[in-house]
Amino acid sequence: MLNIHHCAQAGFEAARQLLGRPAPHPQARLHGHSFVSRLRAHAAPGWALCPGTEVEQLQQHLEAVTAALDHRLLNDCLPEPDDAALARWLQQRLHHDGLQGAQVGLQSTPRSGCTLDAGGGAHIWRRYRFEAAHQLPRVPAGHKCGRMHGHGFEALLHVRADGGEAATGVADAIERAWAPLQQRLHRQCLNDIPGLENPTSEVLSAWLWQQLVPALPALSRVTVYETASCGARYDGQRYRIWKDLTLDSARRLRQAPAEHPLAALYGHTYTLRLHLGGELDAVQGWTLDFGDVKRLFDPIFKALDHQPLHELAERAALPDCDCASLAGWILQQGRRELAALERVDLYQTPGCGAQVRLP
Ligand SMILES: Nc1nc2c(c(=O)[nH]1)N=C([C@H](O)[C@H](O)COP(=O)(O)OP(=O)(O)OP(=O)(O)O)CN2
Repeated sequence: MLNIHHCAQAGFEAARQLLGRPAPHPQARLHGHSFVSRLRAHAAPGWALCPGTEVEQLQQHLEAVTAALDHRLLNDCLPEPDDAALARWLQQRLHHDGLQGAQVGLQSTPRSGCTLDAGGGAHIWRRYRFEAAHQLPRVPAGHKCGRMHGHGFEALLHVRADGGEAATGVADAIERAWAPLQQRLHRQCLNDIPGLENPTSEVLSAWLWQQLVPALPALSRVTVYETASCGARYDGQRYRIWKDLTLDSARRLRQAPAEHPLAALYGHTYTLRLHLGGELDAVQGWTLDFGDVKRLFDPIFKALDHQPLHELAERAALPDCDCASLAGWILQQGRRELAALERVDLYQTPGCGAQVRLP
């Protein structure tokens, strides 16, 4: 039995003033953001009016709740509307019978936000970018990553904020902890930094963890984006890598009644994210080469990309071609070639789709 979550996201434009911030902190002034709210939950069978439309209904539910914050002064809704308080405000209102294990996220800028975990704990996050060169010295001869090259790397840091400390205090602690690392990493060659002689994404995520955890003991994970489509995450114990692929495909929901808009033939540019877990290869310093993930997955990719997905669903005897059904199929098929594949996300529009993982 696979573990399925449906996902939705919605944006809202709003102003706020964080009065707990001492002046002249810029957030103490009245300012505004294009916020993004995210909801992930398992929609129990029967929750959606029509099976296969869970994602659309989850999005409608999120948009309806979020609308109360749109084009508003958030201080009229909450005394101190920081990211964690807003996420909790949303979580209370998003509760709905039939939605199980709901998790809420709130992004205030593309570089900052808060995620509430399944237990309700708040994780404050910050995202940083550094431009750096590297080469992977242990790859087989001829591998493109053996050549000196570079990336606009991004590091996403999550820190638990459950110790009674204000979310803004945690955010400040992350900023202080990151500042010296930005100096060490930006416009540098990673191979020259002690501990990064073999700077794979996995090694870099664990190195960052070790550098940060003394100042941030509540660090919960470090995620390194090597490119926009691949990276690695380390949580102090486990590594996980991911590779994103884009599918341009058509669909028609077979279970939707004939008059339902989703019964029509239309299409999406889907984002497919493959997550693989496992130990590091002692020589290469990676779990599995991103390039090998793409190569081994290619036959399944070809069955999905530029295809009518409802026909694939029919051949595969799936209930329908909704994101959850397809992601489950992809996970099962993918594990034949990629034994370490442990989770598949399929988004039909940004942030809206399904995540399916092994139990
Ligand atoms: N598990 C890992 N695999 C690879 C790593 C790594 O750190 N961990 N690094 C590399 C190379 O550095 C390479 O530059 C990045 O990988 P690549 O697959 O080329 O990423 P792209 O997004 O550029 O791939 P597309 O071909 O555009 O899909 C290789 N593997």
